[in-house]
Amino acid sequence: YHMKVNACDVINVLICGKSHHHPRYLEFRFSPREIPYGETVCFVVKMYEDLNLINAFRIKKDLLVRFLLLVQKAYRDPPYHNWTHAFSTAHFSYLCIKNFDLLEKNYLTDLEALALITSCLCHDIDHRGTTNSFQIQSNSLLASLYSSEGSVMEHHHLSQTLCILNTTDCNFIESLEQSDYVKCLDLIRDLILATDLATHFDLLPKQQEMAERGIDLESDKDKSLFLSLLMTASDLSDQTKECGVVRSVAELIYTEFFTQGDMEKNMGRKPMEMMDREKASIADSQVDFLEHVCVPVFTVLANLFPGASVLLETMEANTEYWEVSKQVFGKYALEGKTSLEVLT
Ligand SMILES: COc1ccc(Cl)c(-c2nnc3c(C)nc4ccc(C(=O)NCC(C)C)cc4n23)c1
Ligand SMILES: [Mg+2]
Ligand SMILES: [Zn+2]
Repeated sequence: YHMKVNACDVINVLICGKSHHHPRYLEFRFSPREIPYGETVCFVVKMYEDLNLINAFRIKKDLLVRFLLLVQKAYRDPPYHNWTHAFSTAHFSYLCIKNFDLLEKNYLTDLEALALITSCLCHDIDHRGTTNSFQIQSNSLLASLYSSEGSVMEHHHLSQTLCILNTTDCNFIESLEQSDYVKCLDLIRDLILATDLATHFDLLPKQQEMAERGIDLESDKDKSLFLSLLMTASDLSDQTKECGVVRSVAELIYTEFFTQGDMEKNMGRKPMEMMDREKASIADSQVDFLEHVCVPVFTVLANLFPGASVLLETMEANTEYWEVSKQVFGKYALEGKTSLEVLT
């Protein structure tokens, strides 16, 4: 039942000449959010090509393009959890592979890189801009389908991904050896399910322990912990960009959060403080999120790859940005502005 993709769309992407060898495109400080929506699928194809995945797995480009266009269409348009977020998530994984030489240094196999990029692109498909607990509290269809498994939204993102792969002329991994094909689907499943923050909190201590003793590339467990770390780091990668990006992303996230808070109030429920537009303090909760969620992830990454320490420095600067803006919010709050108004 997925929307059809017409031949013209596919050809437009195949002929798009945009050279992605834009030097800034390979820098951690470059924000993929700058790339126009209409050019993103073309950039994704260039990423698969640049990582030699097309050759390594004899991928038919027209199948890949049809798959990518359907994935792009399968995203709704909430303020934050849309295709642009998926594209920027995949771009960060691509930056890690390129800047940390993950393929040349055998941290990742070709198959793992293929599954990682594809999982980033698909990890939030059909997101409605509401949380797992909202699905359960509102007795949504997705909760009835998946609440017994936990990670309600992530199971839905995975099932939508598999549906698209099973759509005519979209199964771009059909050319993989049978064992690679099965392994690729297993990896996509594990990686999309790993993007549930609750799962991440379970894995983090094991990832910290792994980074301290050094990753064992022969250990499947270590490789799985490493791939999950890359997924979460990529999912949070907006926080590694300069404060202008961080501020505009916060505006998108809190627009989503406050909409959910309004819906919860209309359902007679009390929203979390960070989702209540009357009570939330964006600066405080962003300092909290950076310190307790983002910094620990990128600290593990920097333990594994010294080149990632610049990302931590940017996060410290962004924490400082929110600390300073507390004074500003404080002043406006006295004038009765809500925290979102101050951001805009
Ligand atoms: C990696 O998976 C996810 C899933 C969903 C979201 Cl929205 C995010 C995410 N991506 N960027 C942000 C920013 C800038 N601020 C956030 C503030 C709070 C929370 C949140 O979920 N707090 C609940 C607490 C139990 C951790 C998430 C935030 N977030 C990441
Ligand atoms: Mg998600
Ligand atoms: Zn996400």
